[in-house]
Amino acid sequence: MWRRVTSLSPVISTSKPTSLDQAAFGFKIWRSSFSTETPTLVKDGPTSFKERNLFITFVLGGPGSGKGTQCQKIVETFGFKHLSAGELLRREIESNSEQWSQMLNTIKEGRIVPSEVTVKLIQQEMESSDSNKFLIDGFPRTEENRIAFEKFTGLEPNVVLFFDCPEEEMVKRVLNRNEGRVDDNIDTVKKRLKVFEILNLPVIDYYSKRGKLHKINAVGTEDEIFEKVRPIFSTCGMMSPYFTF
Ligand SMILES: Nc1ncnc2c1ncn2[C@@H]1O[C@H](COP(=O)(O)OP(=O)(O)OP(=O)(O)O)[C@@H](O)[C@H]1O
Ligand SMILES: O=c1ccn([C@@H]2O[C@H](COP(=O)(O)O)[C@@H](O)[C@H]2O)c(=O)[nH]1
Ligand SMILES: [Mg+2]
Repeated sequence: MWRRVTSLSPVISTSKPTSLDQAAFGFKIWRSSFSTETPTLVKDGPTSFKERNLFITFVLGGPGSGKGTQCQKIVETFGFKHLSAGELLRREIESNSEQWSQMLNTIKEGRIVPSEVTVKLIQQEMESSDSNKFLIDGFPRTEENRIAFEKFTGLEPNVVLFFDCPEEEMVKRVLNRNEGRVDDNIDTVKKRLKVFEILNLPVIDYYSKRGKLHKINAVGTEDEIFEKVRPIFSTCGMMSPYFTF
């Protein structure tokens, strides 16, 4: 029986990850083999980030909730630079980077890659882009991700979108996606849903408490959902792709 994830409170109140959860989702495995030396990451981020007056949107939601689809529409309408954390990791795997096999296994298991890796990839993309509006899709996945991003970039999101979708619908969408992703199979999807519930819902709860969260019912056609997204950015005055801060 699939369950809708709208009612966050019961999950959140009991969902603080224990060391057992973290081991179960592979944190310990990575920690033991991943170097903590991250020379390109500087606490508080590059000075240029502060000078650029960036507008950051985090885009959250379970697997298949439609984050990537809606990001495309936001880019077309409001001219953001779209950075999908999952896509950056998949690209890194394809480029045969030093840790590709660990990353691939982690993704196949629906676990979370260490923050140092993901934050570094996102930060590099932000540094090399001349945009000042970023949609960061599928990140932060954990409270640890969130804290690492803040620490290493010195940035916080202006807006956080949460695409709220029933599990049954998410599973259906993922299994129909047909893009050849190694994690688009029923076993991995079940694990990803569990990881989402245990590790990502607390991040969503954090931003809800800080008044930054926009929860969007992600059931309906792609266009219907975008019509709920549009006013969030229109009311920021971000009506055209040429909007600047
Ligand atoms: N509103 C919708 N109704 C039906 N199908 C949709 C809708 N939005 C997206 N889809 C389809 O569902 C699949 C998953 O969408 P998408 O890739 O945008 O999700 P996602 O949240 O980015 O997932 P993931 O976290 O796995 O990357 C895609 O095949 C997409 O075309
Ligand atoms: O911040 C992140 C983002 C993603 N991952 C891993 O990648 C897959 C796929 O991510 P999508 O956002 O669904 O494309 C995800 O299940 C994780 O295994 C990550 O570790 N950290
Ligand atoms: Mg996606």
